[in-house]
Amino acid sequence: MMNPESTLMFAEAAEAASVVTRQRAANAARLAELVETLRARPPRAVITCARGSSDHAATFAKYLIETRLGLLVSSAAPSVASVYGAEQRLADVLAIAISQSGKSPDLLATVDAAQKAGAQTLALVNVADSPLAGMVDHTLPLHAGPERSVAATKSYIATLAGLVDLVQALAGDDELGRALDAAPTLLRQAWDADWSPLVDTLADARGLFVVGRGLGLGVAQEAALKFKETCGLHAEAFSAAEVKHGPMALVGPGFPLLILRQSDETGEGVDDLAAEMAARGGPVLIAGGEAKGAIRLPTVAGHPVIEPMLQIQSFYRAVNALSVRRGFNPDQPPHLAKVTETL
Ligand SMILES: N[C@@H]1[C@@H](O)[C@H](O)[C@@H](COP(=O)(O)O)O[C@@H]1O
Repeated sequence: MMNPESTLMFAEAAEAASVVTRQRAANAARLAELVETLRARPPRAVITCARGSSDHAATFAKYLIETRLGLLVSSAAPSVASVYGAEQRLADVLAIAISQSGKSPDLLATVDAAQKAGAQTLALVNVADSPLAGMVDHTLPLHAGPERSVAATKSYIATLAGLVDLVQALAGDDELGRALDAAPTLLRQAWDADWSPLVDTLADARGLFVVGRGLGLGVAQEAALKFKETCGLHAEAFSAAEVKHGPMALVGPGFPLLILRQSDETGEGVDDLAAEMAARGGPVLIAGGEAKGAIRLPTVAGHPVIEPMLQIQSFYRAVNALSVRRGFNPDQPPHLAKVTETL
């Protein structure tokens, strides 16, 4: 069996804390300028344009922006522009495109259509000289450095950090700003958290649900994607409420659940779900909470907006190890390339 610490995924995920530090310093002036522009021309709504892990960061953006800035956020389906060629009315809308590579044709088509429809455009993108960066009104570079493992890790965390930075600056929320200041230190601690119970529990699993709520839903989606990409393990993400509307019929002995809980208003309901699911007899892994009968994964406490980022950092290390344990190479998922171009 290969050494899990020898993978690119491991090395890249381990860099997340320094990426966040680098990004904040490098983007400070740009961010101040962007905030000034957006204050002068405040958007009435936001659309997000993204695929894969970046789309899961967009889910986080939705909850963050809706709860902190009171703006409606909608996920743009690229086919509306790239396949249907439909025209929309997007005056006074801010379109936020999120991408590691900045070159998937459908993403570019969506941003182009949004621009023509009157939207202001902002890209959170890692490749600074990408076509996406070249076409938008504003760019917040992710500064994650080259990411070569097919599975995105540090670029995902960099995106969450960039979104928090944007929102704290727009909202003038100093508490959130301080929470982000603390993130690199906490990310290092999160990287050292022992999530081996996850690896042991899921070594032979056939499928699972990953559950989060609110600000934690985006990382639940991201975790589910990583199980599929790197571990050959089917996983679906649900909100702790949504899972009750049908999907939980599958939960029972032999059907594990991973629950990612942050310490905010959603916590109590997530705890209740965890206890109810554990009572069904299937293994329930919980991060950020405790429930009778559930297996607790150690977490680093932080501001609830930062906790999802910390949990996904602990998760990345564990899922890399799980991939190897299940006989995969996490850097080379079957049938996948680093940059997926769809229309
Ligand atoms: N967030 C949503 C995705 O969940 C959805 O899969 C996609 C469909 O896009 P398309 O219609 O281009 O396939 O739209 C958005 O990105």
